[in-house]
Amino acid sequence: MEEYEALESIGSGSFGLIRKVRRKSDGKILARKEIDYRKMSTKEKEQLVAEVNILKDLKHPNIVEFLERVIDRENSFIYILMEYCEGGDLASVIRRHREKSVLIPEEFVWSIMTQLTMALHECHCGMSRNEETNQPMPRAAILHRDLKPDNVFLDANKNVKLGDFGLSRSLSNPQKAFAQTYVGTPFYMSPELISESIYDIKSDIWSLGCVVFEMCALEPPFLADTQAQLSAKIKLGRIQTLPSQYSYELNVVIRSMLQLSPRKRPTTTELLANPKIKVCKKHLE
Ligand SMILES: CN(C)CCCNS(=O)(=O)c1cccc(Nc2nc(OCC3CCCCC3)c3[nH]cnc3n2)c1
Repeated sequence: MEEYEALESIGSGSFGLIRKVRRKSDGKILARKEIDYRKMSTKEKEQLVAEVNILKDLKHPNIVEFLERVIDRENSFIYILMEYCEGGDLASVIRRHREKSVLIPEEFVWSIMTQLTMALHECHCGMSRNEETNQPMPRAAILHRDLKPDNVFLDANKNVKLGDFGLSRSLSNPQKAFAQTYVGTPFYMSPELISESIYDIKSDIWSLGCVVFEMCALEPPFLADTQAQLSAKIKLGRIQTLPSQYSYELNVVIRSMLQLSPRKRPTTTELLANPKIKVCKKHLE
């Protein structure tokens, strides 16, 4: 562990504290998730191993880069080294605009939506390499399951980075047959999750719709004081109209992602085909 100099803590996420560190070899600033695995149950340790294995496979410009995992047996700590996103999280961007009563420009909303859709496309439809032949091959979809403004970060060049796969799941898991116990943030809970059915890739699309809606309205599409009221509102699926400065096209794409029926929501492929979403083809491979 002597390779990194510990700096200030950024906050505490799933499994542990996240701290800024400076790599001594080249002075590069990184984010380090510090997990005390003494307190972890066997199941949690398995989940952590699964998270690290998912992160290792996901290499994409819009997904927080996983650099390495270090085990400090002396202090029973696991350190996960990731790229540091100095632009902070999208939740702070939305909060700043709400406090100043300034709407987020439509171009910025499309840019964030495009980059998050590409990150989800990599999760849902990405390829991995066959060990023997090194040929690209389809892998099981990876569900983020906790897409929310607090898990979306910006780097120094306003590039969006989807982070904290602490709750993500690969559909290759045996328990995919059973509805996984929901552990995400209630505001972004999809209708099918409330009715205890299977969480699938369309549930990530619902959460993406919630995030894009919140960037425009500066508050989540469904708000309530109790979980019961929130669940009732989500199941009704009625959402406020967005501020009039936002275009018809943006309203249409947000409403398509917030369709109550998962089947009616677009896939990432369909979203990326939207003419308003300018995707450079190279990211589509
Ligand atoms: C608790 N909140 C008020 C947020 C306080 C902290 N502000 S903030 O908006 O996240 C913020 C401010 C400046 C830089 C960064 N950069 C950053 N943050 C990560 O995780 C943050 C962590 C995620 C789980 C919940 C707690 C916070 C990263 N993970 C991998 N690379 C990361 N880069 C984040």
